[in-house]
This record gives sequence, C-alpha cells and structure tokens, in this order.
Amino acid sequence: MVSPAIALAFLPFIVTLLIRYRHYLVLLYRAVLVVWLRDRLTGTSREQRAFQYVLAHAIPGDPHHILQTFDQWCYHCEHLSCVGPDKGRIVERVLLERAPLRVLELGTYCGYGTVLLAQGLPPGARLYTIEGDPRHAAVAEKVELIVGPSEEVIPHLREKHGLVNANFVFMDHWKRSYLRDLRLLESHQLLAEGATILADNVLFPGAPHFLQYAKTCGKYHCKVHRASLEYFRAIPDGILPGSEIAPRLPREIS
Ligand SMILES: C[S@@+](CC[C@H](N)C(=O)[O-])C[C@H]1O[C@@H](n2cnc3c(N)ncnc32)[C@H](O)[C@@H]1O
Repeated sequence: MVSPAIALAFLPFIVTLLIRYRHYLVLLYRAVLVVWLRDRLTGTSREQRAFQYVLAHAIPGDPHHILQTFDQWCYHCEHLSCVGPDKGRIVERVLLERAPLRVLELGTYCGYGTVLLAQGLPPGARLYTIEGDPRHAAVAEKVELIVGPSEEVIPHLREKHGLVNANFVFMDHWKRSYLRDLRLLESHQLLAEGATILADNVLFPGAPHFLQYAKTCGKYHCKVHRASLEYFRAIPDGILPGSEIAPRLPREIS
C-alpha cells in the first residue's frame, strides 16, 4: 500500500503531466473512448456514422461542401483521421503548383483526401487510390479505387492497373509503412521524373525512419510544412505537417 504522504508527494508531478498533455488526453477521449462507446451503443462504425451525416447534410456533387460537411462532423461529433482542412490547403496548393496527371494516394479511408485530390486535378488527370480495408471505400469519376494492402498492390500497379508512373503521391496510410512503400515505388520505377511525394503526419504520430531516409538518401529535396493535427488546433505547434519531397536526382529513380 502506498502511504498517503508518498502519494501526495507525487501529486504535483501528476497534475503537471495532466496539464502538459491535456490535449493528447482530449484526443484520446474523443478519438478512442467516445468512438468505442458510440460503436457499442449504435451498432455502427464511426465511418458509417460519418457517411450518414455527410449524405444527410452535404450538397451532392459539390466537393467543397462535401469536405466542409466532413469537417463539421469531425469538429463537432467524432474524430476521423482525414487529412483535414489545414493540411488540406497545403495539399491543394502543391497540387495547383504541380498540376500532376497521374496521382497515387495510399490510404483512402473515408475518401476525404480522395475528394480533395480529385477536385484539384487538372483535366485529363487520373487518380489511383489504394485502400487495404474494403469497408473504407469511396469512388469518384476520375478515381480508380484499388482495394488491397499497398505492399501487394504497388508491385502490380503498372501491369494490372495501367499506372506507368505517378507524378504525385499522397501518402496517408499507416505511418510505419511509408518508408517500405517509398522504397517499393522506387524499386518498381513508379515515380515519374520530378515526382512530388506528399506524406501526412510525418511528425505526429510520426514516421521518423521515412523522414530520415528521405532527408539523407540524396534523392529528394525535402520540405516539412508545419501544421496542426487534423481537427486539433490546440495540440502544440510543431506536432505535425505534410512533407513534400521532390526528387533532386530524378534520373536515379525513374
Ligand atoms: C489516415 S487514414 C487515410 C486518410 C485519408 N487519406 C484522408 O485524408 O481521408 C489511413 C487509411 O490507410 C489504410 N491503410 C493502412 N495501411 C495500408 C496499407 N498498407 N495498404 C492500404 N491501405 C492501408 C487504412 O485502412 C486507413 O483507411
């Protein structure tokens, strides 16, 4: 049994920790506890609930309004790990600058990033999006949705899906798979000359091995954009961004 005096001595330490990490606790509460409870109470998943909300409130065929409706849901109802509006603006800006014709997204989830990418593409562009979980599927006109784990899909993108190479890749699947999949894209020569790779959440939850490789391998020019965690502006600065990487020596990898 811990004596009350020792417990009291630890109290300031615990209170300091709680204050310091309060935003992460709120994230844990909203993204895990509330979702777990609602899943059990309603018998539906949070993705199904989000879709129902978007179907009921969004103007059909208006991509901006669909994204805004998703944002409303995430701010006011439940947390979804979509790229969100702040980092979404970075994605839109890079898309506008590069005007890529063949875009590959890793991690479709509810289709937020897919809608964001699709509405920013120039005419004639094609978007391929890979999702390992068949329940998380969303399709649009310019989009080819490929269901399967990225490590199995990437090696067959060319012969099975006709993607010669991509000039824009949006990585937003499991962070631990970023490095493996970048290496896969390189080894299958699926990155076009001067391709841009935009990787979400490289600082939080973080993809340190991917970042280290991208910064040190000499093939890429890296620029980390500082932003805040989707739907959690209060989470301290410097937590997470997208990272833009353009091949510096394109001929080495394409
Ligand atoms: C963070 S969510 C993607 C969010 C989405 N890009 C957006 O902005 O709305 C991650 C998704 O990646 C999928 N995923 C994770 N690892 C994968 C893999 N190796 N291959 C394919 N999909 C994967 C998960 O099932 C999940 O739906």
